[in-house]
Amino acid sequence: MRLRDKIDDVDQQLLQLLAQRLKLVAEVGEVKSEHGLPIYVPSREAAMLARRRQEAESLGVPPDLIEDILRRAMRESYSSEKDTGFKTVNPAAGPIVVVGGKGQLGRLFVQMFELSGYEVRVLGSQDWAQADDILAGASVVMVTVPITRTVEIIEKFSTLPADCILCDLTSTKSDPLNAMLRVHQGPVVGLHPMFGPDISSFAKQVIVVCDGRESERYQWLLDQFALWGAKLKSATAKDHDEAMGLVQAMRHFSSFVYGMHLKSENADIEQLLAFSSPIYRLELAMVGRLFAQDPALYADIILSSPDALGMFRRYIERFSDAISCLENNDRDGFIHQFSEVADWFGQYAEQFMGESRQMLLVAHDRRHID
Ligand SMILES: O=C(O)C(=O)C[C@]1(C(=O)O)C=C[C@@H](O)C=C1
Repeated sequence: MRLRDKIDDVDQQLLQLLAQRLKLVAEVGEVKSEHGLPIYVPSREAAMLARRRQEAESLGVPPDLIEDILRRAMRESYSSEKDTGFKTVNPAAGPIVVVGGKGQLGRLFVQMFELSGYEVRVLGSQDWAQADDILAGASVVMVTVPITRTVEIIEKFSTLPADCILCDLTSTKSDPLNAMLRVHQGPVVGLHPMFGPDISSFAKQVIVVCDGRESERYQWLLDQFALWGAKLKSATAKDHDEAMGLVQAMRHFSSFVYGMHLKSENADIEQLLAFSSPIYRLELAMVGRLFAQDPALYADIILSSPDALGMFRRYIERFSDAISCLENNDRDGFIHQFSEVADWFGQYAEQFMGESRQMLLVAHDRRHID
């Protein structure tokens, strides 16, 4: 048999094994949804990966190879186990009303609640005439509407029953949370999913939780998210909003300006890509992906971030300082600044080096060069 035929044969066996794995995982999915077990089990993953790595080593297989394969396989597990549905944490709950449930993120939550056995009703922008019917008996009202309209829409919910949970998914938390506490006397919680609507599963995705009132009465909702695999991170609305200034507003704004700059310089993207190192390609992808999305969403995220303007101005000052360094041909000054920032990053600098190396390897695998 020629060598390539033998390789084909081995790859086909691999495929058979993967098919077997997927089948077993589907069975695990059934068991989990029946018994209400979480989709993501980090302890099992860590133990399994450690054993497979050891076994790989003794077979002369690079341990990273089996880890890559298994992590990729587990990504399939998360989405396959999701499709089998989830246990209903609170079977006594009345309908869940998703306000803005026709938007992308809204649709995702609608799907997840339905997969978890709840009756879900959508209150879209055209449905306000029937709002009373839609809201009748609601156990949860989840507001997921454009950021600029969130408070005004929350204010429409001043007559909810006292045991109904009022929550929102807005990417700023202080204003919506205050509005919810003002209009509703019952349980209130502010939520911010730290992911976009295009995820295939909630496994390992973070949801920030800002307590409003009566946490014991909305706990079941958080338990439901945890079953989906989400990691819940509690924060005050103030801490959340401050962190978001850097995590979101600054990130998006600097990508926006970078994009503007490339455009104004008349950069030739084909050529940039042809000359790009892997990290540059990744950076271009990070910037470019912003412009594949809804401009209004980003305008609103940036504009609604408290103190963003001040931060952007400070950023410009740092740019100017760094430019002065160059103007003065101050090589030592540049190196000094660099070292200070490196000290500030501390051990994270090494960690990020490792993480980005992994990402670049994956990005590189996907590359096709004729
Ligand atoms: O063992 C489980 O609990 C599974 O759901 C299977 C599996 C896997 O694919 O191996 C998937 C997700 C878990 O985080 C751990 C392992």
